[in-house]
Amino acid sequence: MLPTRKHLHRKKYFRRQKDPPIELLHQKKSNSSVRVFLFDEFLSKQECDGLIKAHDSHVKALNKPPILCFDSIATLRRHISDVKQNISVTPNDFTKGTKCVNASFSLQLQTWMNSNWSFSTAFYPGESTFSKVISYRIKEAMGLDPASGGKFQITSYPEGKAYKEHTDCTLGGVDKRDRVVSVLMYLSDVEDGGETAFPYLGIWAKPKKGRALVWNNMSPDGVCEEHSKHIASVVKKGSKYILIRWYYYKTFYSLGKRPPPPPLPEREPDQAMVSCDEYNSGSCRWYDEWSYDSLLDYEKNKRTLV
Ligand SMILES: O=C(O)CCC(=O)C(=O)O
Ligand SMILES: [Fe+2]
Repeated sequence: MLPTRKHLHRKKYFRRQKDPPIELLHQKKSNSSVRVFLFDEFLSKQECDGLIKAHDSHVKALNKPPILCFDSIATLRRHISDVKQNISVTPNDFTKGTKCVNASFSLQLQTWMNSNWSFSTAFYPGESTFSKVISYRIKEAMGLDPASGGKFQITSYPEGKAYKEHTDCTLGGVDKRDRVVSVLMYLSDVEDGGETAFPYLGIWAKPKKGRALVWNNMSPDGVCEEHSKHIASVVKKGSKYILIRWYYYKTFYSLGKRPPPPPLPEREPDQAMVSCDEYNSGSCRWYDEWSYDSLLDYEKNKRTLV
C-alpha cells in the first residue's frame, strides 16, 4: 500500500518505536523520587545530522572571541587560580552594570583557559517546523505538555570537554518556575567517554545517536532534589552533541519565548557569551544568546526584568 498523505504526516511526528523505553533503576540506595528513562531511536539519523550541521554552522558564524561572564567574583578567582595565573581581580574588573569582563581580558582568559567550555546554541518553539515535530513526539512518548517546555538547546563538547556535577533545578529554591523534567537527546555517538552520570543514584548512560534520556529533577510536590545531580563526563575520544529541552513545574509568560537581548555589556553583533556558573556546581559554557543573568540590575531586582 502506498502511504497516504495522512501516513506521511504522522510519520514525521511519531518515531517508529523499535525498542520500548526502559527505566534505568537506581544502583544505589536512595529515597529520591528521581527516575531515569531511556528511549532508543527517538530521533532519526537525518534529524541528528541536520541539528549538528545547524549548530556547527551557527557556532562558526559567531567568530569574534567571546565575552566571558561569571556568576561571582569568587568564580572568576577560582578560574584564574586553576590556570595557575597570579593576578588579583576585584568586582571593578567587571564591566559596569554586568558580571562580564571586557573584550581584552576575555581574550586573555580564553587563552589561559584554552577555551575549556562546551558550546550551546538555542532555537525556540515555533522557530522551526522541527520544534513542533519534536514537541509532539515528546508529548506522545513521555506525556509532557509542549506548553510547559522551554527553548531547545543544542550543546557540543569537543574532545576533552565535560560539565561538572550540577542540578538542572535550583536547590533550595522556592520558585516553582523551575525545571521539573529534563529531556536529553544524544545527536552523536561518542567514541570514548561523554557519559551522563547520576552519582547519587549509581546510574549512567552512554551517548548513542538518536537516544533520549529523560528524568525528573524535582519531587512530585515541586522540590528540587539533590539526588538529581548529574555530570557530563569528559569526552575522551571524539566529540559529543546533545539536544536538551527542559519542562517546567509551573509555566510562566516568557517560557519558550526568545528573550529580548539585554542592553549590556556592549558587544559586537557576532560576539558570543561564555558563562561560567558557580565554581563547584557548574562549568563554563559558550552561548549564542545573551542572558539577563550577567546584569547586576537583574539580580538586584530579584530577576524580574524579563
Ligand atoms: O551532556 C550531558 O550528558 C548532560 C548535559 C546537562 O546536564 C545539561 O546541559 O544540563
Ligand atoms: Fe544538566
